[in-house]
Amino acid sequence: MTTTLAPPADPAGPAEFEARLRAVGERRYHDRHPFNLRMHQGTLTPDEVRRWITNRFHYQRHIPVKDALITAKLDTPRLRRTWLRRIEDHDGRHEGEGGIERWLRLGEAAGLDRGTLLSARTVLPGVRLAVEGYVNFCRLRSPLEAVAASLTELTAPDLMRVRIEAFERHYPWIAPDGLAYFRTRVDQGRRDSTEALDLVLRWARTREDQDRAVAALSFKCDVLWSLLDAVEHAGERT
Ligand SMILES: O=C(O)c1cc(C(=O)O)c2c(n1)C(=O)C(=O)c1cc(C(=O)O)[nH]c1-2
Repeated sequence: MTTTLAPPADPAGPAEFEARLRAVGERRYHDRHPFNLRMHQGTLTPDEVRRWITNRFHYQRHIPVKDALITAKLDTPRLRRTWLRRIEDHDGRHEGEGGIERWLRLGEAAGLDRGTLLSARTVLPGVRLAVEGYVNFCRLRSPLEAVAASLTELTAPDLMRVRIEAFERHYPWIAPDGLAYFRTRVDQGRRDSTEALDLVLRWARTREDQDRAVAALSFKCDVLWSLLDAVEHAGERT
């Protein structure tokens, strides 16, 4: 018996491919997670808000690590400069600057101790796994997949605006200065996702590439969703 292989499917045009990527974000992004919905409705307890800040810090501090792994895969100075800027956004140019520092200040504004945050002592097991999954994904996969995974940031700036409003309205016990991280991230996220989308649209030349990029973005949505699952259910652990 002979088997005939189907010819490879044609790649989608740029507009159709972009719509496919955006659809993943719209359906699977963590803005729909029950924990985020409760955050926006204002029904999280102070302990839950602190638990979220502590565990999200673990994600935050690994973003420049995964960006360094991506940088090492990029083969032109121009591309590497773009990615180095992302690392700088998080690590700052000097001590006391950058996104990680701003997140630590958010923690302090919520009554958390900087030393405890930095020690990672209270990070949940599921959060450790989710974050390690994302870092290893970027370590092991192609540049196309690693960059496509960052495209959750297409949706992040909108979420950031909703979050700032929710914190101002429902959690006034957190001093407004503590929200600086989110305010900075609206523009950074928009710029980063525009650049990343441009690269993914250019690099994904075949249908298989496009499928891999969509799968990478879908995986990243799972990372963010699992992180919040762990935070949501932490209180149930005995
Ligand atoms: O608070 C959020 O909901 C959220 C989500 C995401 C995201 O969608 O991955 C990022 C961030 N924040 C963020 O602050 C950030 O620096 C960031 C970098 C990346 C990335 O994958 O490169 N995602 C995100």
